[in-house]
Amino acid sequence: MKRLVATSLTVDLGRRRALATVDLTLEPGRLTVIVGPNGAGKTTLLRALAGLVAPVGGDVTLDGEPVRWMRTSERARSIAYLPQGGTIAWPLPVRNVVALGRLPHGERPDSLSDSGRKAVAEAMAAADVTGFEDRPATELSGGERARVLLARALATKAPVLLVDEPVAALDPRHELTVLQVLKAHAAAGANVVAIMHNLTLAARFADDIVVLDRGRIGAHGTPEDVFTEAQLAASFGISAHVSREAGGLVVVAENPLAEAP
Ligand SMILES: Nc1ncnc2c1ncn2[C@@H]1O[C@H](COP(=O)(O)OP(=O)(O)OP(=O)(O)O)[C@@H](O)[C@H]1O
Repeated sequence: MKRLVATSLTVDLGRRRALATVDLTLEPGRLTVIVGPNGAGKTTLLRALAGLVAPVGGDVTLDGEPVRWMRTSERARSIAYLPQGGTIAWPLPVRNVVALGRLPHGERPDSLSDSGRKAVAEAMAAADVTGFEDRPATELSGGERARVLLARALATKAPVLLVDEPVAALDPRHELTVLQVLKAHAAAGANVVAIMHNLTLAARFADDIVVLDRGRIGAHGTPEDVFTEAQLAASFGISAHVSREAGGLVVVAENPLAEAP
């Protein structure tokens, strides 16, 4: 159970300030969804939380330990990171690509431990890639590849899972199954953070929502707290209909407002 905390986190990319004094506590056992307009700094925040980008100010800690001081192997065992639109360069069989998720544990695809083999099998089942586990990973569709890379991240069994737009390329059925997997992973104790653009799915699946707005936290709370029509207008420049149905909060984006936020 790992708590991830950003304190006054400030990141510059080139001459641009991508994140400005971000304070954020991400609790284990919850699926937190980060939303925000294009260019708001979501990917930068996720990369900084993973210790992959050096802040110019502030820090990120995992249970009190600064992530940038952690040894690379320890960090990779603790924090699994799935980048946006990941690619696979080598024509390895899908099962071997998923098994690469065990590298932080010192296990190679041809030398998996019993627990490693179990983790790989569970990850392949969760991401629904068992039907094509022997195919070369370079010969997959975009959505299939996205599920293989998610399975690789799941196979690490890291207590923190950071995923950048995990459902962007997926069909509706796999969108739902992947979000159910992320939710179950969080319910089992992991600290799961996902970037998403689909506000309807975010409202339905997230335990917590973070709205990032021009490099700052615009709002942080439950979907009910954050997804108000006023907040959606202010952060996204859209009119939206928000209603509470039997299945939970329903957010329907309706129209762009005349003025961008
Ligand atoms: N290498 C870079 N050098 C300079 N600026 C960059 C670089 N990469 C990204 N940026 C800028 O930093 C800001 C934050 O980018 P980031 O990718 O974090 O946004 P995002 O919220 O993830 O966007 P999107 O929804 O489009 O994926 C943007 O204004 C972007 O143009």
